[in-house]
Amino acid sequence: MIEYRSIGKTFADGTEAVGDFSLVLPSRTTTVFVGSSGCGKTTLLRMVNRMVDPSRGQVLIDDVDIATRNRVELRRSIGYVMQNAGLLPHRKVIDNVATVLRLNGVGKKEARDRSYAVLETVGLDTSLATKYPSQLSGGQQQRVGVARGLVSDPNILLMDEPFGAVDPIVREELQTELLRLQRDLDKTIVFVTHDIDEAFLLGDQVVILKKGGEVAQVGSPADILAAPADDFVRSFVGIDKGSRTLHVEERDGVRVVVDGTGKATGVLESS
Ligand SMILES: Nc1ncnc2c1ncn2[C@@H]1O[C@H](COP(=O)(O)OP(=O)(O)OP(=O)(O)O)[C@@H](O)[C@H]1O
Repeated sequence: MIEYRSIGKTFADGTEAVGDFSLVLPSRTTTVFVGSSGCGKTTLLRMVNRMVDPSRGQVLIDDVDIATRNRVELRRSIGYVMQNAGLLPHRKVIDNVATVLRLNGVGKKEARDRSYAVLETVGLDTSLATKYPSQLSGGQQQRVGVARGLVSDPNILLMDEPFGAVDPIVREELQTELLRLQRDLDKTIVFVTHDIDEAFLLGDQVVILKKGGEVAQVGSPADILAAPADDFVRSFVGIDKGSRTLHVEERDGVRVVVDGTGKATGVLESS
């Protein structure tokens, strides 16, 4: 379990990225921070592995204040996946992944074996292992980024807009893959995005943020859709756009689901 207790962050130049933020992120679930640019998502994420230290308040992991933990050890015990994969260009794919383990003191052969295994876990053909990142597609690079985040088998995986830079089709593939990994691996995932559809697809708990890390609403996608907290949330989740408001129309005895724009999206099965 991760817990933010009255967290605030003011950067050295006086920017208040987060005002006063408190939240519990249950273990083995995915929490998604979603909000527009500059609302403090990345700052909140990076406070979990101490890439950013809070100015006020505490972050606890399993009831331990992480300020008391060794910063380097903490960081190495938590998986981190960033936008554009963040791979080292002069190192082969396999070495990009294995480096994390080597830094953790794992022997060379074991590090390579585990790295090959995790490449398979994320759905990459191991023939790509000896290529350099620039020889891979954007989607493949992003999978390597996920493999690197997972290779040391961390309990917690932080993902900062990991699928932001790939085209919509690849993005959908990566999202589906992450849902599978989530089911198989049972990690505590903290995921940052500005895309509400992605948040609703991946999140067990979705946190809609306003500027300064102010929480507009927290809940499951169903809770938020059923009872949006205010007009900001209604507009952010697109209830006023029509695609979220569904109704049923009968066609030749079949109940067809139609959205607010008149587009048919499916059929209702009889229970
Ligand atoms: N190192 C820093 N020094 C000063 N200000 C910073 C620093 N890092 C972030 N900020 C500011 O803090 C605020 C929150 O930034 P943050 O990166 O957390 O937002 P975000 O929601 O992740 O945005 P984006 O979606 O654009 O990545 C922004 O106003 C940003 O400019």
